[in-house]
This record gives sequence, structure tokens and C-alpha cells, in this order.
Amino acid sequence: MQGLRIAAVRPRPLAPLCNISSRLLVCPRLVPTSSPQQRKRPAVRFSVRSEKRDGSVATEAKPLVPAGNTVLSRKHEGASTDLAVLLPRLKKLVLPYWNESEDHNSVRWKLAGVFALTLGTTGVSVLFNFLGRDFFNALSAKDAEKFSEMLVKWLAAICLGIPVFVMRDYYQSKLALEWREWMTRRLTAEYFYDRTFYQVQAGALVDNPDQRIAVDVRNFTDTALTFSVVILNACVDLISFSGILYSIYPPLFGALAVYAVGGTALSVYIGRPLVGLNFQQEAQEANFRYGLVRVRENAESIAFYGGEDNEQRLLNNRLKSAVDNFLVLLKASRNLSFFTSFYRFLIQVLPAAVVAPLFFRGEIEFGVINQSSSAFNHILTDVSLVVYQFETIAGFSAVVDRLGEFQEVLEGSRTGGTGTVDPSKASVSDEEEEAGTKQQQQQQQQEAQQQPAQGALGAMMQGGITLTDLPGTSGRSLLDIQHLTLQVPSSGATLVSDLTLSITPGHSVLIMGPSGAGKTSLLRTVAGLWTSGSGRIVRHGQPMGREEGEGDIFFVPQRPYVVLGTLRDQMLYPTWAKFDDRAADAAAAAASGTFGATTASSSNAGSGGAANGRSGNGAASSSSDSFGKGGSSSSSSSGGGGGDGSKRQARRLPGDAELEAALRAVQLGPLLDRIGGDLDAVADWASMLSLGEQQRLAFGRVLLAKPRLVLMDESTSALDTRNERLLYEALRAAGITFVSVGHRPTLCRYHDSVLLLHGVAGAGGYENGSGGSLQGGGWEVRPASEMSVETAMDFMG
Ligand SMILES: Nc1ncnc2c1ncn2[C@@H]1O[C@H](COP(=O)(O)OP(=O)(O)OP(=O)(O)O)[C@@H](O)[C@H]1O
Repeated sequence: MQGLRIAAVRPRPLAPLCNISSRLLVCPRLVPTSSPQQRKRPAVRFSVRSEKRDGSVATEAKPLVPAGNTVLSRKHEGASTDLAVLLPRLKKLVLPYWNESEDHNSVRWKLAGVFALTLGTTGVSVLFNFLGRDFFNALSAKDAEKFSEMLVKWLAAICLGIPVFVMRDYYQSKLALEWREWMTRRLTAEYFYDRTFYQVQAGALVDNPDQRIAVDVRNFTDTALTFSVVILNACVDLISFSGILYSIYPPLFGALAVYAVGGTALSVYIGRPLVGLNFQQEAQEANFRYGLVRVRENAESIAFYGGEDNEQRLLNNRLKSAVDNFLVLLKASRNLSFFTSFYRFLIQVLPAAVVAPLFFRGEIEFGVINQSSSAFNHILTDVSLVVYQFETIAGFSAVVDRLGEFQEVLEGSRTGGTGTVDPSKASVSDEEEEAGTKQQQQQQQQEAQQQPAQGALGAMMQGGITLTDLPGTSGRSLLDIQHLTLQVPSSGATLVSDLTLSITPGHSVLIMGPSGAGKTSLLRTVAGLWTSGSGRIVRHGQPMGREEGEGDIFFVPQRPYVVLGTLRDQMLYPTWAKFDDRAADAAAAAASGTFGATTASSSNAGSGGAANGRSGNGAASSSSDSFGKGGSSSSSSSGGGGGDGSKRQARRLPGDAELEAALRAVQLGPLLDRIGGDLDAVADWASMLSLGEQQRLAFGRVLLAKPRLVLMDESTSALDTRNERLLYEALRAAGITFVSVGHRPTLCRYHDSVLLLHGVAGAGGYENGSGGSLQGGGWEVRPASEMSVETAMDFMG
């Protein structure tokens, strides 16, 4: 039992199922649905979302559900037309670029330039207005000389004026593009910050985040800039042409005001449904596109199942939803078009009809009729923005709503229950707590503060679970789990109750238990991905992926993740994950089209490395057989604990020889030979490698990165027992401590202890080997040597 301490502790009362510090997820039992808290936040509504077989999405009116990874979604009722919701969202979306970007002064100047050019376009329009008057006066007076002169002036004005329009449009589009890039980068950063993408996906917090980032941002920046220019143009136009119109005939104003106000009111009335329909259209199109992407990603599984008919039906249903909605949208827009067309055509004659009596009485010249028509048109266009742009405004409102909602979810995740916080500062807002929850929170804070505070990398408060990272070189322990209780978010069932154990260097543990017992959930909790429950976890070290080349604790998920890129990139992920864009592009191309190993790019070929822009030459290798104990290729301490408590030095980038040795150590030598030993070969590895090869690749990454502790979830499930043995032996030889989740009794051989999880009581009603019914969330630890194949199989039922 060396290395594994088990504390016998009295079970504590279960933590209430709520995420006490999240703004988005609220405890269902403690906060009534109609509480003031909720009423204060009408914009953030959640409901259970389910997709029917026909592809349509049903939302159940269940605004509050337990915190955790439960399927949650904001209620999709279409776009909000409530200005009290839209305007604050618009403000939050617009302002950051102009106020917070690094070069906000320069972008403001660029905007000023676009506005100046817009003023220039108004000047050109006014000029044409006067030229037109004189042109038609000369024409009606049959003054050939004056007419020729006006013709020349007109042509000169065109030559000077057109460039102003063209350059305004060019700079406006360029600025919109820069804004889009900045906003996309910012949203992407927030999306990846603290693994928010996982929260969004696991909790289904918003539909189609990819569409929002890729398409909605583009529409938003384009339209926002266009609108601001249009509005400025309208204001300046209004002032300039009002003077002209007033000087011609003041009563024209009366006609214009009645016409514009009446028209605007009617167009709002007729076009109102367009806002919601545009919102739905965006979502339906995104659903259809996502369906196609899923088919591509799961092509083989679908083909094996013969599921093409089903997929086709599902896609057709999604397409039908999009087409149906678009039909309704077309009808609504047709009705609006009827009105706006009448509105547009009527004004062709209205000003002429009003000023005609003046002309007949000889009070004005013929050219003035043309001038008044032009001025009237300008002003009417200015004051009828809503009429003319209603469809665009409707689309824009939908985009503001979708992006605003997305941003709120990202902010909620950042400031909510999963963000890294200083435990000493972790506090709960009055709004989101009830007495019981608060008491528990304070208790956890105290516990967190009792932890050696100096050098703590940070702690995450996740629901009731505190996750703390400490520089992990004390040598005593790699991982401490204290009084951990895990619950299923949706049902509240207890998976693991009051688990306390420590993982010490060199002592490997196998986690076993029936399907659904909570094995993966336990690993998720250690990784900071599971939020439902209570207790504390202390990780003595830096998890992988925080900084390049660093990491003491490595997680290997159940499904190995194969990245886009070269074979080298596969091996370096995630420890040295910086990719050459060209290699990734080539990989993406390989993934979307034909595949087969190809060399990444000519710039990489023959360099013996540098697929990711860094030196990686074989000469740098310390040893081609560097996976035995003491053959470390890492400059940091590896395995076996020990250390000085200071920040670990980043690992040196492995060279070709080390990469090859790692590949051969995990029995991927034949693959390497097949592609001619080219580590920079690019292929659609996810399709090309068998699942077992992908699992071996995952072990190869671990061997290269040499973490102190690796936690693996059924990482050898696709392997034969010989390969399984070789991989575990390689890990042990490299001095890496491991915790594995697995079902196979043969795994017991490679571990020192076995943690048996009993799972949820009554869920399947299984019994242990001794025949007695077990408590929900029960667990026990046994020496692995005592676990014969029969005992293990007995236990697994
Ligand atoms: N996101 C989630 N929301 C709600 N319940 C979940 C979620 N993820 C897992 N669960 C539930 O938690 C329980 C434990 O799941 P877990 O994946 O940890 O089981 P496991 O022991 O690893 O099972 P297996 O051996 O089949 O992989 C299951 O009943 C599962 O349905």
C-alpha cells in the first residue's frame, strides 16, 4: 500500500448542486424561478434543449437546471427586439475596438479619415445638385454656350467626385476587415481562455459558436461601419439639403415630414417579423452546415453503420427548416418591398407636383424643379433610413443579439465557476447564494487558505470543488484528492463519495469500476473539467499545455486527439505545440480531400526538422535510446519526484532522433518506415492511423514530454495485450508515474494499487464480488497484487 494514503473520514453532508460563483448557472433548489435575481437578468435565460429526429430543436421551459456539465441551452426564441437588451449589447460589442485595442489611436484616425471622405461625398453630391440646376436651366433656355460649359463642368466634377466615393468605400471596407480580425482574435482568445470552449460545448450554452465567430463577426463589423457612415452621411446630407430645399419652397418641408414619419412607422410595423426571422435563419443555416461537417468528421463510423440514409434524412430536415424559414422571411420581405417600392416611386413625382404651381406662375426656373427633386430625394433618403434599411437593420439586430449573447456566455464562463481565482479572494455574490451554500463556500475557502499558499499557481473553484496547483517538486506527493464527492449534474446521484487519496511518485494506480461508475468523471475533475460535487484537489505541478515545453501532469483522454499537421506535430503535441501554418494548411487540405503522406512543404524538406519553425535537427538528440530511466531528454526533472520547488525549466525541443526513438518505443517504427522516415510528412492522420496506432501515438507523446504524472483514460483499450505490456513497461522505464482508468483485468499487472469505484447505488443494481449491495459512491483501494483476473472480473460484474 506504499504511496497511497487512505484517510477514513466521516461522510459530510452533500454539497448543494449549484455553482455558487457562476452568473449563468444557478442553484435550482435554492433560488426560486421567479426570484428577483432572475427577474433582474432577463437576457440570460436557459432551458433544456433537445434535438428531435427531424432535426428541429425543442426547448423545454425549464429555466434553471443544476450546475455542471448538464445539457443546457439558452432558450432560442428568435432575436430579441427589445432595445433595452440590444443597445447595451451593441455598446459592448462596438466600443472595445475603438477604446481598448493596442493601436486604438491609429484606428480612430482611420475612422476619422473614412468620415472625412464621407463628408467629401456629401460635398460632391451638393456640387452635383447645383450643377444639375444650372445644366437644366441652360437646356431649357436653349443657351448652347452655357450648356457646353455646364457639360464640361459636369464631366470635371465626375472626374473629381468619383474617386472620393470609391476611396471612401475602399477604406471603409479595409477598416471593417481590420476590426473583424481584431474582434475575431479577441473572441477566439476568450473562447479558449480557461477552456471555455469546453464549457460552452459540454453545457450547450449557445448554438453554433463557430458560426458566431466566423460569420457573425464579419457581418457585424461590416454592417456596423456601414451604418455609422450612412448615419453620418444622412446627418450631413440633411443639414446641407435642408437649406437648399427651404430656400426653394418651405411648404416642401411639410410634405416631406408627413411622408417620412408616416413611412417610417408603417415600415416598422410591416417589417417587424424580419428581426426574429433573420435570427432563426442564421441558426438554421449554421445547423445545416454543422450537420455536413459532422458527416465529414464521422464518415467512417457512419459508413460502417450504414447510416447514410439517416444522415441524409437529418440533413434534409435541417435544410427544410432553413428553407421553410427562408420562405417565411421572403414573404415578410416581399410585403416590406411592396411598401418601400411604392414609397420610393411616389417621391419621384411628389416634389415636382408641389413646386409645379410655382413654375407655372413663372416664379422659379425649370432647373429648380430638378434641384428640388434632387434635394427632396436626398433628405427623404436621410430621414427614411429605417424604411430603406429595414431588412439590413433586422439582420443586424439578429447579429448583435447572437454575438452579444455569445460574449455574455464567454464572460460568464470567465468570471464564473470555472475561472482561475485566488482562493483567498474567492467570494460569492449576495445574489447567488443562500445561507447553506455560503457556509460551505466559506469552509472551502478556509481549507484552501490552509494549503501552503506560497508559490501556489492558482486555484479553481468549480462548483464545490477546489482545484489547486502547487509547484510540484516537494517529492512527497504528485496529487492529493481530499474528501472528494462527485455527483451527476442532471440527477444529483453520487458517483464517488468522500474520496481521499494521494498519488506519490513511482506508485501507479489503476481505477476500475463498472461502466458509468464515474472513472472518467474522476479524471475530468482532476483535469478541472468536471464541476459538480465538493472537496479539494491539489495538483503538485503544472499541467501540460499551460506554457510551451512545460508540464508535470499529463492527461490522455479516452479518444486520442490527432492534430492537423505533420507526424512531428503529432508527437510534439501539446507540449511544444506551435504549428507551422503551412503544414497545418496542407494537413487541412489533406483532411478535406485526398490523403496520403506528403511532405509538409519544400521549406521544411531536408531540414531534418523545423516543421514548426524551430530547430529540431537530429544532431540535437541526446540519445536514440532515451526512454530508459536516466536517459532523459528533458532538462527538467522527470518522474520519481524530487526537485527544488522553483519554476521548472521548459523542456528542450526534441530532435529527430528522439522523435524516432519515441515512435519506435511505442511500436510505431513500421509506420515511420512506411513514410520513408519523413517526420514532416503531412496526412489526414486521424483517418490514416488505426485507433490502436493513435493510442500508441498518445503514449509516444507522453514518453517525449516525460511528465511526472500521467493520467490515462482507457488508453490501451484498442491495443492487444502485448502492445499494452510494452507501452506500460516503457512508461515505467521512463520513470513516469501513471494513473490509468481501464476495464481489462490484465492492467492490474502494471499498477501498484487498484481504486475500485462502486458507482451509483441502484443504477443497474450491481453487487460486488462478495455479493453484498454497495452504497452509492462507495470506493475501496486494494493492492494490485491481490487483484487476480477472477477478482477483477467478479468486481466488474
Ligand atoms: N456531461 C454530463 N452530464 C450529465 N451526466 C454526465 C455527464 N458526463 C457523464 N455523466 C454521467 O456520469 C456518470 C459517470 O460517467 P463516466 O463517464 O465518469 O463513467 P465511467 O465510469 O468512465 O464509464 P465508462 O466505463 O463507461 O467509460 C454516467 O452516468 C454519465 O452518464
